[in-house]
Amino acid sequence: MKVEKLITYLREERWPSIWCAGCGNGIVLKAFLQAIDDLKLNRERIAVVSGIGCSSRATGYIDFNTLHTLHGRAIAFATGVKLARPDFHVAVLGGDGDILAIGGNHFIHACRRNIDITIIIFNNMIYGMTGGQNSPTTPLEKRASTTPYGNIEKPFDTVKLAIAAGATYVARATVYHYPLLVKYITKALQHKGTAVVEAVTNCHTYYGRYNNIANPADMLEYFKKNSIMLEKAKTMSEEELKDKIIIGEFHQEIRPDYLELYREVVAKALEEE
Ligand SMILES: Cc1ncc(C[n+]2csc(CCOP(=O)(O)OP(=O)(O)O)c2C)c(N)n1
Ligand code: SF4
Repeated sequence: MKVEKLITYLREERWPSIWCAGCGNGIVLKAFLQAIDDLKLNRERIAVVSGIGCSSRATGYIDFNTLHTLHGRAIAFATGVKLARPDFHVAVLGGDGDILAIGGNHFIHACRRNIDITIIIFNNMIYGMTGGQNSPTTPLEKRASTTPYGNIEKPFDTVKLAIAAGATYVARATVYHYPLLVKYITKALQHKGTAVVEAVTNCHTYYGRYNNIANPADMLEYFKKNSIMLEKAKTMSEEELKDKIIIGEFHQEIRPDYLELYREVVAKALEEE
């Protein structure tokens, strides 16, 4: 099925999915498909890998080369795919739980290696599929099924984590900022090296309901009101930025990716033989 046809299906809400009505996952998936369409990529040369979670179900809804794998292990599988098929665009789609909790180790090491894959984190700040437990990105004081009195664990800042670990393209937007999401995913797909796009999205069913924003439209409104572009954020104090979502492109760097370095050492070793 052609990408344009998939987009039409999503637009006309004819797409059968397990996602709750109004879930932001559809917006992130559409942005991903839009970016692929804009870049006119051949879907036969794209591999999309996911783990387990509501967001990870995305691979089940697209007619690409897809791998729906184990919870937390998508990046490990994606690394294997990239090594076997360096000519492929390899993308990982998954949740904050999948990629940053159980899969956190794979995440930091992919960034460190600068393996040429695109990682799109559907950050809904909660474990959706299993009933709303807190995740590594649940903000302080917010409620989840496992933090009924408010979260006391300091959350990861995905962007800072990715940059510190070595990712060479890092951006964040929310599902309210659809054109930005498309733009950042487009740039991530074009980038050579580990590219991370954090897509802040709504799980109104759990995160929203526990935190008194149970309507998906209200969650979009929340993202609109609380997001600050990086350039503006740089002029604001830490106190002013409390509870704000900073969006933008945070890091772009040209550094040889894993396969380039690998080919170089192998070629050198063969020369010396
Ligand atoms: C090894 C293993 N541990 C735990 C689970 C249960 N499990 C399935 S999805 C999930 C978390 C989902 O949260 P997230 O990755 O943030 O995705 P979301 O559903 O919010 O999109 C968990 C803990 C599992 N399937 N496999
Ligand atoms: S439980 Fe949350 S993340 Fe899962 S489909 Fe529903 S709204 Fe989306």
